[in-house]
Amino acid sequence: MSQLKQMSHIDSAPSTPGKFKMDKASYFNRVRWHTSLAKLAVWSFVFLAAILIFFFRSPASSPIQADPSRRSLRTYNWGGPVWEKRVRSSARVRSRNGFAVLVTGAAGFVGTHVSAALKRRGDGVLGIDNFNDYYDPSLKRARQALLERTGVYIVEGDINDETLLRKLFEVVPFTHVMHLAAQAGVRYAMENPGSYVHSNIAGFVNLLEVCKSVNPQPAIVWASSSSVYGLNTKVPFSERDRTDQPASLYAATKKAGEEIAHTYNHIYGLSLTGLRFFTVYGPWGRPDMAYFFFTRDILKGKAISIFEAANHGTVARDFTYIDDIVRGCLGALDTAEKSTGSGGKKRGPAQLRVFNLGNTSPVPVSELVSILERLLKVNAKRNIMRLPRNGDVQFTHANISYAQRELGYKPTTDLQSGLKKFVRWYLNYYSGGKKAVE
Ligand SMILES: O=C(O)[C@H]1O[C@H](OP(=O)(O)OP(=O)(O)OC[C@H]2O[C@@H](n3ccc(=O)[nH]c3=O)[C@H](O)[C@@H]2O)[C@H](O)[C@@H](O)[C@H]1O
Repeated sequence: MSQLKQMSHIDSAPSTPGKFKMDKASYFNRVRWHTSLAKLAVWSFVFLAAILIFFFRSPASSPIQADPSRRSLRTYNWGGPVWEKRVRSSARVRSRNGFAVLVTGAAGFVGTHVSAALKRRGDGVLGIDNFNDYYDPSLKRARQALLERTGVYIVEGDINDETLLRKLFEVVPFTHVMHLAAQAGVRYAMENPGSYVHSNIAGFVNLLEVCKSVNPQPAIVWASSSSVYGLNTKVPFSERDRTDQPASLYAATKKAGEEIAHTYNHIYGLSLTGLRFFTVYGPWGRPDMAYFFFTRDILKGKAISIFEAANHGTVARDFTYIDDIVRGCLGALDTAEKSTGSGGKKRGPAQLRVFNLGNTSPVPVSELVSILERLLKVNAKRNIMRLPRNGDVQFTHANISYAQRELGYKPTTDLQSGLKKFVRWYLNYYSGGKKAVE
């Protein structure tokens, strides 16, 4: 430093001492040079700051603004001996003839309940979830914490990540996959169509690609939807009915999933069972569903929109309680036959099934609201609205005789009892149980 100073001093010293004359040109050049250096530094700083702000700004808080392409760019940490040990331990089977199940979407509503139920009965369970921000991720984290207490580990990753999926199968030879990861919600499909293609089609195909090539191939049970019945008017909906008039892109991607399942069953001998869920509700549910945000808004004194069809026609749903759905999922896993392929090749015909899992007793949405009013002891501010054309259908009603016969499926919870359990959970989760339930 001092050497540098000296050198610069020597450089500017006049050759004839005492006759020092300022060289104006060199002085201004130097000043200009210093100024541009300062400018360059300032601009570099601004540029760097802009880049940092762009990459590290917080994610969109509203699910409506969530961008699936940003989601898919996320990188997750996985791998290493400690991680593998955790994966193995979570998937370790603890009962005789138990399964080793990979549950996708394990931090989701149905995923959490199914994972807990499998673990309880001694099956090995490993979850995978990308924890996206379609709805409040803190609820997913709370479900994750719940599962962790029961010994279920959730790997943070996307079902579109082939390397990760292959690694999981390398560490654990899963006997079954319970595929519940999906982009749900019928109305959101108009706002973010890409997220449905990303999860429900590309993600499903990626999962099946991996499943078909591993040895042994697992049996797969996956979530389809009542929405595949679309604009059908014949009720109750039977698995034999047409499903070629979906009313939303969500429904179309679930219908596509059923066709994709057929293909992988046909070509590769994968055992595949699709479950058409009918408006599942209950504790730890999804905040984007009507029963959930009606509860929140009624408590806040905020008006809710209740849809009705033309000429004051009733809009109704075959609301199905989560515990009944879980029993249906376990029944499907228990009756799933082994896949028949190996080495990526089919070795014989394999099982291919689709079941309705509903409640068989549709309830008008206005009645759902009346039940909530009674449980919450608050009158709703009702705003009756014409059913918008954004993916909703007027009614759903499941014929469940096939699931009854094959899976022993028998729903036991009516809407009043199920909502009571939901409201109790809701009040406890969000306000520490201060408000009473009838
Ligand atoms: O069975 C399925 O396969 C699907 O079920 C669920 O869809 P839906 O049955 O449409 O549930 P949900 O949105 O709770 O609306 C319930 C009722 O409230 C009415 N509804 C809704 C919103 C509103 O503001 N007002 C209103 O009246 C609305 O018209 C409807 O009649 C899942 O979200 C979906 O992911 C999928 O799994």
